[in-house]
Amino acid sequence: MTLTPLEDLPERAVRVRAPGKVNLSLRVGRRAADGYHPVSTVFQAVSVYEEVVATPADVFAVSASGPQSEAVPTDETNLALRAARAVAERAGVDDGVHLHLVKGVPVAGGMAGGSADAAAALVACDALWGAGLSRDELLELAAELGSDVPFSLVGHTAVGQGRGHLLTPALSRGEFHWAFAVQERGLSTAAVYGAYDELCHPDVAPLDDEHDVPLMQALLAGDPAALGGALHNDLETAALELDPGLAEPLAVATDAGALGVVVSGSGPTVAALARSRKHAVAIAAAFTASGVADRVLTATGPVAGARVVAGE
Ligand SMILES: C[C@@](CO)(OP(=O)(O)O)[C@H](O)COP(=O)(O)OP(=O)(O)OC[C@H]1O[C@@H](n2ccc(N)nc2=O)[C@H](O)[C@@H]1O
Ligand SMILES: Nc1ncnc2c1ncn2[C@@H]1O[C@H](COP(=O)(O)OP(=O)(O)O)[C@@H](O)[C@H]1O
Repeated sequence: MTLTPLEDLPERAVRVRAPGKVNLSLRVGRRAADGYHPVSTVFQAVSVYEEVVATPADVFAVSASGPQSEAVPTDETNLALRAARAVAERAGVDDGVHLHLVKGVPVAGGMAGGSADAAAALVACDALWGAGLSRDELLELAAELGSDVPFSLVGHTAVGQGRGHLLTPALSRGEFHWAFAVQERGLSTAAVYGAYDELCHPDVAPLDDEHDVPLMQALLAGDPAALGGALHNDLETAALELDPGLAEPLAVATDAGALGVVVSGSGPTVAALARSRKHAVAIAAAFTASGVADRVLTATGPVAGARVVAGE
């Protein structure tokens, strides 16, 4: 991705980068009384980034540029704006901030782009205002903003439990290569969980971490072929029910020799695990040639979570 050149940054701006994610495994239990589903998931942060530039301002405002940025709300529902307000409230800051989001992660794509914006905004505002919030305080604010926001903050590889917000770091060796088939049409996370309820009710099995032992071993060994065979997503059938066209990129990736292919989170992005960087480019080319994606991305994982990259 191209970062905003340093000389173009406004004075006293803080620039933070946060990654998108893929759920290597996503196991979903029965919806709880609070409306959320208990999950057991293994997140990997990938090198597809959101950039957030925070500049001092009298009010709270947000703007966005980059692919699909017209689909990002710029009102009070924007997750980055909500994150900035949460830091101001926690730290007792009276100032405002202008946040500019440079979108790299697909919007409503199942790769946690909005969560990455929120995590980046937490880190950026903390730095801009010298708030000095602790890691635990930032994680607490993150969990209030959304289930995936804590992972966007920590990055790398982690097991997520609860709503996906209770994280345990996981060991992973080496670098994995991915190709992503991105769709302009997003899928609503809430709608996909709703379709999951309709499809699976009342047959949802209790969550059992044992299912992901082969996946954790593949990560530990840095073995892409074993990881490919262990990818799993309980929401995939629900995403396909709402968007049957997703069968096409899944099939194209398999034909192109992907080691494993899975719908990313609630979709509609399809993630294909490749043997190498070159193979990832070949799978991306197959997505493009067969017309099954509006946009393609290649990336590696795991990568770090939200980090200040300029203006500290
Ligand atoms: C499916 C996953 C997999 O990592 O990611 P995405 O595909 O959205 O990126 C997550 O569970 C999404 O996390 P996130 O996108 O942060 O969801 P939230 O804002 O917390 O919740 C949005 C809606 O999704 C549903 N939801 C979310 C998380 C969860 N464990 N159970 C749920 O049922 C609820 O209906 C909730 O109102
Ligand atoms: N900063 C933001 N960037 C993107 N979407 C946002 C943001 N703030 C709120 N949203 C809303 O959240 C929805 C899903 O966000 P996103 O994180 O991109 O996808 P997903 O949850 O599928 O990973 C979007 O459709 C949008 O309406």
